Amino acid sequence: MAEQSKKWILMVTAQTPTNIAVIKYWGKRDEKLVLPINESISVTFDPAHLCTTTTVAVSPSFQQDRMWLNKKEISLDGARYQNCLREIRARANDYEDEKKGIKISKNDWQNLHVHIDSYNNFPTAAGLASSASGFACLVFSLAKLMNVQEDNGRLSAIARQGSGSACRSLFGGFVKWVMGKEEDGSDSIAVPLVDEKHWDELVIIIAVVSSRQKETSSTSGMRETVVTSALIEHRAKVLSLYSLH
Ligand SMILES: Nc1ncnc2c1ncn2[C@@H]1O[C@H](COP(=O)(O)OP(=O)(O)OP(=O)(O)O)[C@@H](O)[C@H]1O
Ligand SMILES: C[C@@](O)(CCOP(=O)(O)OP(=O)(O)O)CC(=O)O
Repeated sequence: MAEQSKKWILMVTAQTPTNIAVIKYWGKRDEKLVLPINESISVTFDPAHLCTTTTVAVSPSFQQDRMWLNKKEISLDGARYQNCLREIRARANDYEDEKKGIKISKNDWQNLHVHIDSYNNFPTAAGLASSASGFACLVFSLAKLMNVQEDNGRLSAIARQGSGSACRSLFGGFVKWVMGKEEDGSDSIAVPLVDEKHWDELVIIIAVVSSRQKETSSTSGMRETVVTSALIEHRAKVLSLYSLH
């Protein structure tokens, strides 16, 4: 790759819908790996409505990883973005486009930088699960760009490290996020229950009462609940008594 011209740019665009939980995830047993204290079930929206569109690009001329969210540059320094980038890069494969003269070998991905441009067609950080479609789309588009060969279940375990609810946006229809037992979180993944055709008449009406950013993020809200609520442990226990399927 080193001897190639620095002029090429490789780009992938993906679109991912958000999801709404019918049995909600609330509380983590591991903050770093984003592992939940209860299983959850959600419905994924029609991608024609609430969704994130993300374009990821790579070029030898890029000096650093950069990201724009809704046209404003944001920092990628946060652990959640770094975890997703690291996990996808670790699974990257060789890529070649002879016509364009692009040849990237597996190890090159560690030194190539990406530019990410993401847009939510609905209010961000306002309670409509922008982190779900946002991180699912980020992981999916990076995986396509870097020729990652893993299925959506495995990708969901990476999206989960961006935001828990994001793992469920890798599938359509009704989706379960399995708690998992492994310490490294590798089995805490999303599994499709029934596809989007299962309940054809289902219509979800979303009334946006405010587009303002929430004062309490889900992350800090659930952290506070785990520390202060006398009932949260009971909720998780009761949910664990039922096999959610
Ligand atoms: N398209 C995107 N790509 C990457 N990250 C995003 C994207 N959209 C949102 N995010 C991240 O998710 C954060 C918002 O998550 P947060 O959980 O606070 O709100 P929400 O997901 O919109 O609402 P809720 O979790 O209550 O449904 C943003 O501050 C940003 O860090
Ligand atoms: C109420 C919820 O929507 C909370 C979603 O929380 P997030 O997935 O946004 O939280 P983090 O994992 O900390 O990023 C319930 C749900 O989607 O199951």
